[in-house]
Amino acid sequence: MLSLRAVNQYYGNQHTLWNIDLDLTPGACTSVIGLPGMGKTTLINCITGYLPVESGSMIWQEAGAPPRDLLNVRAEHRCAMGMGYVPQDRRIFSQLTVEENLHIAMMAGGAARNAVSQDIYDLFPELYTLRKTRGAGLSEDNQQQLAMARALVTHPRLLILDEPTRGLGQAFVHKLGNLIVRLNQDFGITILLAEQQLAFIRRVADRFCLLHRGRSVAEGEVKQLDDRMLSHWMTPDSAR
Ligand SMILES: Nc1ncnc2c1ncn2[C@@H]1O[C@H](COP(=O)(O)OP(=O)(O)OP(=O)(O)O)[C@@H](O)[C@H]1O
Repeated sequence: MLSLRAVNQYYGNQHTLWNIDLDLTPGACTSVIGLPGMGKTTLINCITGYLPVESGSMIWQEAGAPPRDLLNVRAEHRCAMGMGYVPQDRRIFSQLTVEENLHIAMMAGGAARNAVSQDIYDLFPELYTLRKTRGAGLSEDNQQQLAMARALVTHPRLLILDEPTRGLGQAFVHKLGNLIVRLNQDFGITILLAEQQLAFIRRVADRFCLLHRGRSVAEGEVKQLDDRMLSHWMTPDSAR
């Protein structure tokens, strides 16, 4: 679905991503993992188009359509191509209601200002109850649900989640894990997840790409993530 080759990114003169290769298999859930500050969000922002890439390629490929290099596609058009994005800070409109937040996302994705589909409220029943509540009045858990619902109203084929568990309690993290597995396995949505919580990664993801100081240092199936690799790359004391 998406293949990155030799992607390099700079903040000013700080070289942050170094020759990143990444392949997202259609239908799989792939997790970008790594300690804080290793480049997960930067990589996600390059894929969504919110950060410019210095060099490399990002080829978007879907069955029956010619491949496209995403570097030629503006961020706002990547959504219309089938990419949904849930940023780490959620970015919901705090003064607008749940329903208004969802309408804006639908219109930004090119849809008419129709009612929010019942499918969305079936996935997020609390949001139906809260549909007239402003974003500012939502709990952290419900803000996360709204950010996910907003990404799903445009029917993405690739859903990108940047540390969705951050700041959430364990009960909601469990529920979130169930939802991501359902979106991936029952709805067939390909998922890219930046995450640090290993238990969560093991529960929801099939594949991983491990970043260390902006370099991809290991990749493979999540079941190959063993203690040796984790203590080498995922404990701050051993970070080299
Ligand atoms: N806007 C920015 N300007 C300059 N440097 C930045 C900027 N954003 C991030 N960085 C730096 O880029 C590197 C990678 O940061 P990034 O946020 O991508 O890491 P991360 O793995 O997502 O971390 P976290 O888990 O804390 O979100 C870090 O050294 C960070 O300080």
